[in-house]
This record gives sequence, structure tokens and C-alpha cells, in this order.
Amino acid sequence: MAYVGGAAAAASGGPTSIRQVKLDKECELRIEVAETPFRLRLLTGTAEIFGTEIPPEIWLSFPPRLKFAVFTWYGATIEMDGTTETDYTADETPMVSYVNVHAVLEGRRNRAKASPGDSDASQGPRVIVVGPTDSGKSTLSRMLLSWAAKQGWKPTFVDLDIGQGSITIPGCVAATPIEMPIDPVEGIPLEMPLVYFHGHPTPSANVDFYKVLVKELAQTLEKQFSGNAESRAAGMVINTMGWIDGVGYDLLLHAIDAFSASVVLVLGQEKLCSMLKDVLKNKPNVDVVKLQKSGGVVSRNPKVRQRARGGRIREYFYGLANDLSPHSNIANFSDLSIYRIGGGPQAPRSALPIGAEPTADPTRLVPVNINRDLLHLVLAVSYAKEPEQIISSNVAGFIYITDIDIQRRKITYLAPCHGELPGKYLIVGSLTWVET
Ligand SMILES: Nc1ncnc2c1ncn2[C@@H]1O[C@H](COP(=O)(O)OP(=O)(O)OP(=O)(O)O)[C@@H](O)[C@H]1O
Repeated sequence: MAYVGGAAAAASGGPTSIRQVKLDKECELRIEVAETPFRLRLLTGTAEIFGTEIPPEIWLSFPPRLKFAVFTWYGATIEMDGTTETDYTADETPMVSYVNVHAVLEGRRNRAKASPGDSDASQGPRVIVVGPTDSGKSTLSRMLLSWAAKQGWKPTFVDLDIGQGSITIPGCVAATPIEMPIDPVEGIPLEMPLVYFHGHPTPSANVDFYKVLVKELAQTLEKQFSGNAESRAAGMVINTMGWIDGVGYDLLLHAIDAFSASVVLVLGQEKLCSMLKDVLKNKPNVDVVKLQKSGGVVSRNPKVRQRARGGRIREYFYGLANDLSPHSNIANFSDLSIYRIGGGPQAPRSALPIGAEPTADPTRLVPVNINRDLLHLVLAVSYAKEPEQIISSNVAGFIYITDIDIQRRKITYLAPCHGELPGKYLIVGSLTWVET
């Protein structure tokens, strides 16, 4: 790495080093931000962060612990200010193969746009990104979306990764149109995402319910596409979980089928790629493409993931830079109808055919009695008008239970805004958060 310049005092006070890095064409500067603020700016040339071009001269601030790369196609000089865990330049990246995929998708979008009357030909690419944990799926999804948005398309981003979630809080499957290249710090804009709440950070807590939600999301998008030629031609990019064995593999096949994916991008795993090629060989309209994992992808252990989940929930209520003010509200127990999905009392043996074992219905709606077990749980507010609609309804937002007063039968919760909740039915799972 070429360091130019030397130590200087940061605008905010304490000593820090301002340094410059010269990047050759098709190289990237990989950065892991430390616990203190960090900023950088582009001095010369052009560069992008995960598909979004960075503006020249302007200092961009990055939050602690963020891991990212500044990539340049033609060469650039970057100036950094602040401490990092690590920063280094890499001249070997899979970016050329990624942008080649983008070019093929672009061709398909153009063909779809040119055939508006034809229900099959007017559908742009439906890309699903699969691979093990920490293979760079979210990052590749983000790049493909940002490159498409830069060219004026409005592709739909679908996030099926309920463990991390880049559209909204964890525990959800969600979709949103991407109209602008994604901001490297702010992430996906949250105008009107379509969100279904599973309520657990892993689908294994209730696999059948997860499948129901994936199907619901796919069907709702299908309806939206049928009335919107522009979104239809732009297609979708679907990010998935890193769970690729056993039930996780079945869930991938289920998602490929539910969304009628036309391109499956497999990151960093030969075995998964050949399994998918084999199982999809009878579907000539589905292309399975193997792509190399970037050497820059940073592995995250369960503790880091747990922390990231908490961070996403905090961000929902307080904003990335503490710029939102959530409201603490008090309701009577009788004002809220809370449901859990799945489990609950099983049918008695006497009610079953002879020989049948009682099993819990995974999509059974179970009313929840309000007690202190709800403390520190994050609940979703359903758009359902009747309890029977809860399973198939998307959600308006989330609340966080901060106090339960059994004596006075009052429940205190944090909501993004004050006033009445947008629905009276709430869904609870196992998603907890401890406000710090
Ligand atoms: N080229 C790169 N340079 C530096 N950091 C990177 C690079 N690519 C990805 N990262 C970082 O590595 C981490 C993991 O990447 P990403 O979230 O894309 O993986 P993933 O496969 O979606 O993970 P999982 O499915 O396991 O949650 C992220 O923090 C991301 O910002």
C-alpha cells in the first residue's frame, strides 16, 4: 500500500493519521473500521463501494466495525482519516466476473422491456444468490442492484435471510424496489418495504411457517409485477441464507421455485453448484452460474452476528446515527391481541385417527396471554383485519416491550412513532433485544 502524507490532527480533536492510498485499475482497498469514527474521500479518479459510485472530494463517514471495500475500475486516490482494524489493497478480486453477470442481466432487462405485451418475454431476470455463510451473498446482491439502478432500472430486492436482514429487522422476509444505487453507509432506503414477520432469527424454529411466508411474498410480488411493466422488466435480486445443507438446501429449492428464479448465482461452493445444476437440469430456462467468492469477505462468528442483529433492531427504533426518536407508549392488556404462530396445545389423541401421533400445527394461530415473558421481545404489528388473515398478512412495523405491569394490567412498549398502532393484531416469536 502506498501511504502518502503523514500524521495530522483530526477535525474532531485527538491525534489521528490522515493518509492517502493510490489504487491501480481493478484494485480495491479493503477496510475494517475500528471502534472509533472513520472517514474517507476520493481525491482523484473514480471509485465505488459495493456498486455505488462515491462522489469526488466529499468526506464520507463510516460507523464503527463496518467492513467494506473501495473498488476502482480505472484507478483512484483515496484519503483516509481515522483508525481501522485493518486496511489493505487487493489486486485480485472477482469484480470482472460480477460485472459480466450484470451485463448479461442488463441484456435480459432490455429484451424484457422490448416485449411489453408478452407475459413471459416481458419478465426481466429473476436472480437468486446462494452460497454458504460469509460467501458475500448480500454484497453481490447489493452490487447487482446498484449497478442496475445506476442504469435507470428499478429492480426489486428480495431478502430471505432472516438471520441478518438488510431491508428491515431480523426475523423477517422482505422486498423493496431499489430506485437509486444503495448508499454505502445508510443501506437500503425504507420507504415502503413489503415485510412478512417470521419472528425468529432462524427458519428452523418453524420451517413450514417460513415457507408459507416466502410463498406469500412471492405471490404478492407476482401480483405487483403484473400491473407494473417497469418493475417486471427490471426483475429481482433475491438474497438467501447461508444455510445450505439438509433443510436449508430444501429451503433454497423452495425459494427458487416460489420466485420462479431464472438465474441462480452460486458463490464459493462447487458442491452446492453441482447439486443445483443437477436438480435443475430439466428446467432449461434456469441458468446456474458459479461465481468466485471475494477474498475480502469477512467471516462473522455467532457473537458478531448476534450483535449485528441487536444493531439492526436498535437502528429500526433509533436510526443509524441516533437520528430517530421512538415513542414509549402505554396500553391496557385488553387493547392488544397478541398471537404466536405454530406450536400450542396439540390435538388430543382421542380426536385423531387410530395410530396417528398428535403433532403441533406449524401455522396454527395461538392467542398469547400477556405476562412478563413478553418483556424485551420485539413484536410485529400485522395489517390483518381478522385473526385468520394474520398468517398471510404483511406487517406495518414493530414494537418492543419494555415493561409489563401485571397488577395494573398495563403494557409499556417502544414504537417508531406515537399514536395508535396501525393494526390491532400483534405477532410474537422469539426475537429479543436488550436495549443498551
Ligand atoms: N471485498 C470486500 N472487502 C471487504 N469487506 C467485504 C468485501 N466483501 C464483503 N465484505 C464484508 O464481509 C462481510 C460478509 O459479507 P456478506 O454479508 O456479503 O456475506 P453473506 O454471504 O451475505 O453472509 P451471510 O449469509 O453469512 O450472512 C460483510 O461485512 C461485508 O461488508
